[in-house]
Amino acid sequence: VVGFQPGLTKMKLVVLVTGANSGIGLALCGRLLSEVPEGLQLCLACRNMHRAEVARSALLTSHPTAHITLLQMDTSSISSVIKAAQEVRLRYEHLDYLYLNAGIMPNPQLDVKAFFKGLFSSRIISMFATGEGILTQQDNVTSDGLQEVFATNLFGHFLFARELEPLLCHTHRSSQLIWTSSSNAHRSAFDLEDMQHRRGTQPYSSSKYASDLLSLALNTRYNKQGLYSSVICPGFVMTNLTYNILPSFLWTLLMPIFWLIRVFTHTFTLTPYNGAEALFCLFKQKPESLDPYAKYHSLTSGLGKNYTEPKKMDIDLEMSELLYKKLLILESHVKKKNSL
Ligand SMILES: NC(=O)C1=CN([C@@H]2O[C@H](COP(=O)(O)OP(=O)(O)OC[C@H]3O[C@@H](n4cnc5c(N)ncnc54)[C@H](OP(=O)(O)O)[C@@H]3O)[C@@H](O)[C@H]2O)C=CC1
Ligand SMILES: CC(C)CCC[C@@H](C)[C@H]1CC[C@H]2C3=C(CC[C@]12C)[C@@]1(C)CCC(=O)[C@@H](C)[C@@H]1CC3
Repeated sequence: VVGFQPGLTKMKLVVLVTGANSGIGLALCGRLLSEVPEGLQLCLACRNMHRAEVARSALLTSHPTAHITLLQMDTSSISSVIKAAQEVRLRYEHLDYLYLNAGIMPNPQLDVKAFFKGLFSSRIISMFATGEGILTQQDNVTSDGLQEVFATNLFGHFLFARELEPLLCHTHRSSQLIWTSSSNAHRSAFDLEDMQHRRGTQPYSSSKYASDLLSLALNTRYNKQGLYSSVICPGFVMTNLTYNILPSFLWTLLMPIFWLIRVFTHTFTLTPYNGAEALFCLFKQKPESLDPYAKYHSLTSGLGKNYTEPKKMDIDLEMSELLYKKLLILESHVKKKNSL
């Protein structure tokens, strides 16, 4: 196990970040290490171990005394998630922060007609802030027979957190689950009867809306056991996930316009560092003080000042409970199928 030192977990805050080898996840790790250079046991949970090694080396270059371990996990694969959770249970007695950040938006298509229509409508600001109605994706099916976006962004994380229950639930000490959701999460893209989004063209939005609902259900279930869940939106950030949407020369050309747009909507955080603001902010908050119905947004002003703002989500308790029950059924189904 790279960088693993038994005994260390007793004194330090244990933080695990999924999707930590690039973008917002990696930026968060850097920010956490700058805040608590010595007091952190940081675990980077990544699908691609080569990229994970590169990320670890980069973090160690800027924070030479940091304790950073790696964990192989593909959130879209049931067996990989179960195996990773087993490994975490062996390594740690307790987890203080679990950042559920890994995510995909495969084969994104920009609806150019809808985009230009939106440009000349009253929806222009919200279109730039949320991307609502202008992006579609083409989903795939995993070897477990699940929709890939649902499995990667939501279900793998749900299963992982459930498997780590003994490390997250303690009456004398609180733990936090922090989901990287999105302002692209829309109720209209989500259907309880099709929670994996097999039929639609917005699996990304659906998966993020499901994570908002799930976070609420987790709070209902687990707050008494000292586990708190919250969701954040990093804003629009230039990362591998968004580079895919347009050809790279177009992004370069658009950059000055994006800086300008930031004057009108602070949601254009643009850099992973800025996008990680809300994730970082929640690290410093008492979880009991957080609003389970709010999404915490990373925002960057026209002058480049970062801040976090909570906004009420369009979710309700009844729907969150129904989703939770469906996820439990799917969990027992996939475990049975994998003979677990
Ligand atoms: N960029 C943006 O504008 C926004 C991003 N977000 C969310 O932020 C989160 C981070 O994305 P971002 O930093 O932008 O994009 P990146 O593509 O840079 O990061 C995504 C991370 O998720 C990992 N990942 C993807 N699929 C899997 C998988 N099956 N198993 C394990 N890890 C996986 C990637 O690892 P690998 O190297 O193996 O691919 C990578 O580390 C995502 O949840 C995304 O939805 C939300 C709103 C806006
Ligand atoms: C071709 C045009 C001149 C410029 C097109 C710009 C769009 C591609 C972007 C404008 C708003 C962006 C946006 C996202 C993707 C790219 C845009 C649609 C997201 C949907 C990316 C993923 C998220 O989670 C959202 C928070 C982003 C919202 C804004």
